[in-house]
Amino acid sequence: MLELKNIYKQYETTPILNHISICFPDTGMIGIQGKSGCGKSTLLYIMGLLDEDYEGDILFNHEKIEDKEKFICEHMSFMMQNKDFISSLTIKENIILPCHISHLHYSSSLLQKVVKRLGIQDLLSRYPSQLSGGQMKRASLAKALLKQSDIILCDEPTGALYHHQAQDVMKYLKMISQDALVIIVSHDPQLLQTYCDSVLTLEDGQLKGHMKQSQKPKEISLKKHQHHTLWFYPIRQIVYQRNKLMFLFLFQWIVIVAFFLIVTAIFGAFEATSQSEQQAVLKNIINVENKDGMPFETMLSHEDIGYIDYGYQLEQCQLWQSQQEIEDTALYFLPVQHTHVRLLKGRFPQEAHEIVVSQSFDQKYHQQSIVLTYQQKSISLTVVGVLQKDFFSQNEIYLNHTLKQEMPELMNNRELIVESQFNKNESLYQALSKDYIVYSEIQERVSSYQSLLSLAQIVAMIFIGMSLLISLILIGIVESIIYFERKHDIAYLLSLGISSFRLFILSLFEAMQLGLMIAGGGCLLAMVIYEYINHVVNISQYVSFSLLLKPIFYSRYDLYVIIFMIYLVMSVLSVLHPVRKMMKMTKIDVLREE
Ligand SMILES: Nc1ncnc2c1ncn2[C@@H]1O[C@H](COP(=O)(O)OP(=O)(O)OP(=O)(O)O)[C@@H](O)[C@H]1O
Repeated sequence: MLELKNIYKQYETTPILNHISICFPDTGMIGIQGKSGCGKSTLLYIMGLLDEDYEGDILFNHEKIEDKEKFICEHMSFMMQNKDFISSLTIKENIILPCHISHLHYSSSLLQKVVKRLGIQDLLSRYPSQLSGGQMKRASLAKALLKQSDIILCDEPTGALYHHQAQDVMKYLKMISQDALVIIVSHDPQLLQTYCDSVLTLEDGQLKGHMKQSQKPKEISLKKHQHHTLWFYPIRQIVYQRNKLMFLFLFQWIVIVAFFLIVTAIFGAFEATSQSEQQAVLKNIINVENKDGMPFETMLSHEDIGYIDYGYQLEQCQLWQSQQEIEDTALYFLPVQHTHVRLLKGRFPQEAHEIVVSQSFDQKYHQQSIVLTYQQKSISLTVVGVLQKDFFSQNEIYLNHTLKQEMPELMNNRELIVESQFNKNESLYQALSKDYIVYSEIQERVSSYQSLLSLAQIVAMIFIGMSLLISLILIGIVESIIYFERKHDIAYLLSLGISSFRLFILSLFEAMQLGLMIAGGGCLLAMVIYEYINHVVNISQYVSFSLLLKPIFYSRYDLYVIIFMIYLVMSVLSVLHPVRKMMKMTKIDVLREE
């Protein structure tokens, strides 16, 4: 038995409900009428335990209702004025939703019986938008019947219906009222008079009129509980919003692919420079000059020196190919120790007139014989080997070290060419730099490329940071729009007795799902593009490096894990604001706004 005791409610200083006390019967149909603005909906919301800001008590079976959400779940159904459905769920899912929220047991035979009784068995797979007003009201009644509610509150149940539809709904409500208490707020006194057992009028904050008590008092049976999940709800929401989310997904996937390509390209380029440094022909060569520019009188001595000789002024030489001068090619002597050098094809020079050339030179000139001239002398050279391409690749020719004997005029005793012993280059470089001007072509190249790559890294980090920030804002905007549009659903779920915490968890789950879908799709796309660029296009043909997935913490797949984590955190962060805003609103604010 539902009982109101001394219910008082005011808005600002105006009393709307003025100390109402009333005892409703266990079963039967009670109508409440009154002028517009007299407080009918306010009273219904208070009875429905949705408005908590009032004075007085509400009792059920003579006991004060303490756990309101539990009570709504177990005993009450609220038929709202407008559509009380979730648009993304089918009619069947909508009918079973209150039982899922309340963890109430229902059998599929009861579901069949209820939908048959209300004549909606053929509408179960449709969506709410595909139903007529009358069908919707019947489906709404099915929810209360399946839940076996003891109290059904209806706010204008016939509001937007044609007369014959309204009569239909009232007949069903009458039928339900044989086993439950049905309280109806309506503007239509004629309908109320025709179908209700008692009609009360709300006037001057008081309920006036006579109320019949029920003929057969109802035994309140304990309901069976069953564990139900609501995970289908957020999944269906995402599917329902797919058109709106498509733009977000596309944008984010592009951001992820760009992020992925930039990071793997930088990893690849760094790797290529360090590998190229290891294989660089001149990696052990140090050019040494006296600080005063004077010629060397004695050779240097140091334990880390492998080989030493005077420098040669190779810049005075010209190179010719079929009587045409080759201009864009650097000329060096091949070091004595060259076990670290990798050949693409051919062999190292054995005779004085044999040379090796870089791959880019070979590709450009395809020549086996080259003529070197200096001071009216000319020497014919034969290409016997081609060097493997590396990151620093340019057009280069390496003369055999023994050719020096034929070019004494070019000897430059102001400069020494020092070859360090294997892996001793750095320490030797430091030792010599104390007393001499030292220069290492390869170190210069490595450091200039690496500082360029570091700069690229900074630019990439800024780009990635900005993209992620924009992504966060964009996801936040989309989430806010979705939540704003979903106010109706939230109001409805609250009226079904869902706890704020459960609603919060569902929102988080939905946001995480969104994040996972974005990250999953983006990573998959990035993975395909990565393989395509490296293996189908074979990027290393064009840019001397490949994209490289490198372990960051534990494995080479760390980057994917990082992207997943970033998007999980971002989507959870972006949903926090709208959800927090939603949580701060009281149920009645949401319902009234709706
Ligand atoms: N949040 C609010 N702040 C101030 N006044 C409010 C608020 N909500 C409702 N009211 C006022 O309380 C009164 C009762 O509102 P209520 O919606 O309960 O009336 P009603 O009888 O259901 O009206 P109607 O039949 O037109 O739907 C109205 O005068 C309304 O303006």
